[in-house]
Amino acid sequence: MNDELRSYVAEARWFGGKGRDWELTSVRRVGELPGAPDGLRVTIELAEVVYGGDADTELYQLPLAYYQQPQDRIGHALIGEWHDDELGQAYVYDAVHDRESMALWLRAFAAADPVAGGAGPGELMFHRLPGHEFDLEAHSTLFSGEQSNSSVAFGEDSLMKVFRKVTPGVNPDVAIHQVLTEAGSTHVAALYGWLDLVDDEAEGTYSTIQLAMLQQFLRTASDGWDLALASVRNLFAEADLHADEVGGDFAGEAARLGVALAEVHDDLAEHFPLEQRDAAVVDDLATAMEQRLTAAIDVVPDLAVHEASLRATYAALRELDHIDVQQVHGDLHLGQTLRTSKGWKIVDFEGEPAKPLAERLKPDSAWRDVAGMMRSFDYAPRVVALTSGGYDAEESDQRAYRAAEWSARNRTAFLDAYTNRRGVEADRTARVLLDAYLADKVVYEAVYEARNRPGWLSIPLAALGETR
Ligand SMILES: Nc1ncnc2c1ncn2[C@@H]1O[C@H](COP(=O)(O)OP(=O)(O)O)[C@@H](O)[C@H]1O
Ligand SMILES: O=P(O)(O)O[C@H]1O[C@H](CO)[C@@H](O[C@H]2O[C@H](CO)[C@@H](O)[C@H](O)[C@H]2O)[C@H](O)[C@H]1O
Repeated sequence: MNDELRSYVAEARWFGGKGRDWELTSVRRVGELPGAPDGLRVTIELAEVVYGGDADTELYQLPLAYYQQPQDRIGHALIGEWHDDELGQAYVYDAVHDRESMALWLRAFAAADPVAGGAGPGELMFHRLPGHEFDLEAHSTLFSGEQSNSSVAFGEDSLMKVFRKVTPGVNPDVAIHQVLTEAGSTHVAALYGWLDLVDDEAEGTYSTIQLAMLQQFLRTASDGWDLALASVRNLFAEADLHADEVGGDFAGEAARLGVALAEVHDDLAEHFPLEQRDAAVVDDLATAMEQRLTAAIDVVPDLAVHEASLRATYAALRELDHIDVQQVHGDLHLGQTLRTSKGWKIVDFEGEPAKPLAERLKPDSAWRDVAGMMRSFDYAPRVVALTSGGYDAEESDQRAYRAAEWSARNRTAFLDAYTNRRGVEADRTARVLLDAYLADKVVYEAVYEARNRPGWLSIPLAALGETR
């Protein structure tokens, strides 16, 4: 296998196998973009990664630009040099960095027939929803904060998300954006199109893999997490004022976010299956949460002091005789919200990336999303308190007090607005469910922080020591 490609995958931000024992077992070309000028080929290749010699396999999408001549302007994106059957020896670049290549992707979307059906085996199929004229002159820019996927903006016209870890089947980000766009939701960026591949090599059968999604570029967007941090900093800077008295009070925004989530949940409930699950399923949910806790204590032994109270929270779940489930976001936090001049938008409906695709489109309790947002309101002031540093003990106590005040004020504003808008009663059943999802999320966060940001592990642990 090509060593240059292996090193490139190993270093990529979106590669989920860091720290594990893995091998790049194959890289196969599954498509080529039409219309490339002489001396350039733009391909899509799928890299197969196998872990620890066992059956645990992942597929990663590599959009590649093969140039006959070196391209200094994208030297930082050079993967290596190897032989191409048409070009001969070629310089190979990560195509998401390359304007020439990305222009071909945009043109392929623009040329798609909005009413066309499926593709044939081994074919790329660009889909387009009617109603948007693409700006084909717009230059592409790769978003620098790329994480699980690569997002490329075309001017201020559209944004393309190239999915990196791909799996046969429907990608919830595409499916949910399509439904919400067609339902006229004002809380998501409109879907413009998506790219399917009918793969004829996955497990010997034909299966569709969704490779990319093109949507409205939200040009006036500010990140919800950044706005929340700015509001906390305002409060911390005003030692004598309360959260409702400082200029950057967030409670109005928190309430508007509650309304936005309620309206998205209503739309999802209308267009995806709504189900009621019986006591056996509630029991399984409690068991899954308990198992996650057991596994988490192995990773974060400090969780053990909270074990009894967490288990009591999960045990309360078992008293419920049913649970209502529907399509949800599945991985919601302030970093998945954008404030635009036209209100709050929710992004990234891919669900929890660690979960198999099939599980991510399964109905779940709407309280999971509510709990995700409430944990985020708890995180924001703790992060500011933790990272602002340089205070004596009295000042630190004061900051902790102010942090709790900010968190409680915004959690309440968000939750009240959500329950009012949805017309759900904040009764005992709701509280039991919300508490269980809050507990489950904080346990998940402890593991996430231990693995990714050990300096922040104290944040979920401190929350466990107080109310959640
Ligand atoms: N339609 C949009 N317009 C402008 N920015 C967006 C839009 N959708 C997402 N973003 C921003 O792009 C970045 C990546 O989006 P996200 O969907 O979270 O990608 P990933 O799946 O890689 O986590 C985030 O910073 C998000 O705020
Ligand atoms: O956005 P992702 O799907 O990658 O989510 C993961 O990373 C999140 C951090 O970026 C993490 O969220 C946790 O930290 C946030 C602040 O950085 C905070 O707002 C969230 O409430 C907290 O859970 C998320 O848990 C993880 O899955």
